[in-house]
Amino acid sequence: MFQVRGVTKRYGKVVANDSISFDVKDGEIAVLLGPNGAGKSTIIKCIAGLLRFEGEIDLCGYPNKSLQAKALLGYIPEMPAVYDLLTVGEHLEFIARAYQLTDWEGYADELLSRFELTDKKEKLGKELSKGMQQKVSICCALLHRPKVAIFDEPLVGLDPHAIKELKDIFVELKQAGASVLISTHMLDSVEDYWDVAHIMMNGSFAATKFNRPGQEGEKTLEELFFDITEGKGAAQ
Ligand SMILES: Nc1ncnc2c1ncn2[C@@H]1O[C@H](COP(=O)(O)OP(=O)(O)OP(=O)(O)O)[C@@H](O)[C@H]1O
Repeated sequence: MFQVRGVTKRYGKVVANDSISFDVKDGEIAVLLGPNGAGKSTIIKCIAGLLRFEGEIDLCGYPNKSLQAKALLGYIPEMPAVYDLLTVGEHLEFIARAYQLTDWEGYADELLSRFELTDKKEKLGKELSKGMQQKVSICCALLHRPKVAIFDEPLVGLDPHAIKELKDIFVELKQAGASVLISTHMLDSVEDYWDVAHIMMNGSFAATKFNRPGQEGEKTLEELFFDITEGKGAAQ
């Protein structure tokens, strides 16, 4: 599980995250929704240990910037950052060495096959399309079987096959007991599998909705989203 406690992040005078607190439990999929500039990427980068912030973030009980926490984390950034001069296969080998993995080749091949990258294994990072780079970034983040997986707009730029594979992977991570956080603008893309959704506005959570049976009469996630982001209030 991971815990975010009172996280505030300022960029100069802009308060991008305003004392945010939430948990994602083992085997739970949380989604972060919100309009452009709401602060989704900022909280994700704070969790990933890429930004300085006020507050506390623990991954499986370890401070998020500790080596133990980093070893448990899989982070898929909004913009894939691949190495120009490493091949796809070398990217995975690099990750395997960094995490000191053993017996990783079979899983690496499985991931490449699922994302239709097997025949791209010898291609250099700089020779890949944006979507292919995104798929390499996903394979690299999953290779060490993270206990905490955070995805920033992961579906943007992926083809339909990769979107389907990635949605299956979200569910597999959940079944394996990982804590999963996904930021997205695509409300319909999360419909099937989310457990809890946080709607962000101006650096805070404007509403949190749990996905549980017997919610007749309650607003759908989409209705709640538009009520909040288009100024009708009514958090649920
Ligand atoms: N490096 C930066 N320097 C200054 N301000 C920043 C920086 N990064 C983000 N911001 C500001 O912080 C706020 C939150 O931005 P953030 O990228 O977290 O939003 P977001 O919800 O991820 O948006 P989007 O959906 O467009 O990706 C915005 O007001 C943005 O302008």
